Amino acid sequence: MATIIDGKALAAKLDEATRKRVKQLAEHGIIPGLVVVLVGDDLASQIYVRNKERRAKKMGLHSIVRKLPATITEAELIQVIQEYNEDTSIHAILVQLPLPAQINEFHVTTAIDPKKDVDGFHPVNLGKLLVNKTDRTPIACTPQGIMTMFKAYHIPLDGKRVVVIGRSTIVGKPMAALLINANATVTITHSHTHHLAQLTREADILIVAVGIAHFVHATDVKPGAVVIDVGMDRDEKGKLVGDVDFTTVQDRASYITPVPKGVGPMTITTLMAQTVALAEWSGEENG
Ligand SMILES: Nc1nc(=O)c2c([nH]1)NC[C@@H]1CN(c3ccc(C(=O)N[C@@H](CCC(=O)O)C(=O)O)cc3)C=[N+]21
Repeated sequence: MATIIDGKALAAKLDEATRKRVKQLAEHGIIPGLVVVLVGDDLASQIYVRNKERRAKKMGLHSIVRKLPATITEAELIQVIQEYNEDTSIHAILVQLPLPAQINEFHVTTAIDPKKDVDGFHPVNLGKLLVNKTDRTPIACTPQGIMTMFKAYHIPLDGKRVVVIGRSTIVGKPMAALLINANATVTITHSHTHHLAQLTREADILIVAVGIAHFVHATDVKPGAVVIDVGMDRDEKGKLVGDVDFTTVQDRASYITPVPKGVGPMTITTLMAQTVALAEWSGEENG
């Protein structure tokens, strides 16, 4: 039976440390400010915004949600981003993805000031990650949160075979870069991969970010593997589930993350910590 990685408990512990940093900044008159820009509505995004708001309030952050209609033009959205680039009370800007079809995600992420890019999606920050220059660089919150889980559970990465299912800019690609920087041997797979199960069965660590409920079954997993589930799906009954068939894989893995209470809370914890870090870095530059 696998050890269940308790993302919720770990997140609560890490939030304590972040809260202390918020207090220290307050002594210097700085309140970390986070704006989440939400265009239209998407299920995962709604859960994210709700939980993020709750946590930001607990943490003592200045947190706002800017809701915009799904019909907004790209130029109008970029104008909103520029408004927050100029706003000195805001240290962190997050534009919820996915965006409606008429808006080019690259144009939007590139419009965010890299110093306020709390998601680490700006090409400058992605480039720094790729060349392993990660100090003072914001990094995509989900992959970074997963790295924090590995560390907290003493899961070694050096020399390990890691298979990542999913090649998105928000999870798969930054995840691969972080793992390579940690000396893992990384295989990125996706919807065009031939004989996927052959690859996943070789993985010491399997990270699943496809967005399809129960995509990974026990037979896809090497006995004793570490299984990380990034999925946020709905099952037939409308319940929130991951991409991994938890009940069967649980018997085969050594460690497994649940959904909910696994990767999701760690993403939010990392978002909070990175918002505070951006505020700290901006203070140092000015002072
Ligand atoms: N620019 C951008 N950055 C993101 O990081 C980003 C995004 N856009 N768009 C949407 C996805 C999704 N995402 C979630 C993070 C945490 C939970 C979360 O808190 N999950 C809880 C939810 C439990 C519940 O409340 O039902 C859990 O897993 O325990 C959910 C979803 C971040 N995303």
